[in-house]
Amino acid sequence: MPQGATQGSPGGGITQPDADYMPFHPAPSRPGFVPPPGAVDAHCHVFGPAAVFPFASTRKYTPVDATAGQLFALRDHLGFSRNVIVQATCHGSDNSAMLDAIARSGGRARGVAVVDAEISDGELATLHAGGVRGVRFNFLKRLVGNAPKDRYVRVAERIAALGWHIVVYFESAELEDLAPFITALPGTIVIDHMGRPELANGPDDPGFARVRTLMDTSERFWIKVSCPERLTVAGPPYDDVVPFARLLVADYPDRVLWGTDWPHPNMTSHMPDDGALVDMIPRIAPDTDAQYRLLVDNPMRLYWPEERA
Ligand SMILES: O=C(O)c1cc(C(=O)O)oc(=O)c1
Repeated sequence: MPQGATQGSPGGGITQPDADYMPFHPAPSRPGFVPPPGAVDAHCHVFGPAAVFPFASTRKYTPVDATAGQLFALRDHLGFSRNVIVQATCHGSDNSAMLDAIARSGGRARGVAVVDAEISDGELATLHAGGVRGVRFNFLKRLVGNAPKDRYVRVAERIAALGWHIVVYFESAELEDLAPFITALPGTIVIDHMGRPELANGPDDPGFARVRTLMDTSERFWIKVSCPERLTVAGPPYDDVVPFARLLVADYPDRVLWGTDWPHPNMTSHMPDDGALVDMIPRIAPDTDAQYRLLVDNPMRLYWPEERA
């Protein structure tokens, strides 16, 4: 049973957060950088509320609730227009909390789901109607225990007809082993959190080189320049992350996405100020054209293509 779970609660149901769980920043600063109109926060999560949407019994952590209302208030505070809500591992493959958040967004949120290989066509259609445009395959052992590749392949086959993409979350040190599998997946593949390079090695990090090689093999690969707070060794204001993100934005201007990663699950070193994260954007995307592609054009092509027609 995960730390924080309540004995006897149904399905691991209503819970207390893990004793050492860090809640999101209570009062993020208002950023000095003003995002272009229509900017999309393309990676964030909702948690619960657990009383309505219980966490999965298979979860590896029990967070503090982070609701749709709180997410949308942050969106407005930061000067963003839309969100892409990524199903968090603590909710397993029950996408209800994410779907509820999308339904409350007035068309200003879309989602990335986690689905089982056995999902029915009807359930997939319901997810699509609810705003889902992708699935996430997670390879981090601390989050999912094991990554069932055979099941991931079956899911990839199931979603092909829907025009969804696949989001992959891995540590760059694992990429040598994973690359053949990931490369064989069909369609558009989005790499989470810059492929998690080892910052201590600087931009010559071999894992980061592998991530860039993968990006170079095909225009099917996209990447999120997100999570400086997870990757940094130096800490805020994340000077050590800037060269990594800047290289990706410069080399793949049409295939980069940006997100807050609010509410920053499993942070232990510190909790980032989301306003300060937004203020990093001009440091990694120095001109207005790069900013527009990163924050508006790229995410709109992937998540709201019908609005660009
Ligand atoms: O690094 C993490 O702990 C983390 C966890 C989750 C999740 O639990 O889904 O999502 C993320 O984007 C990052």
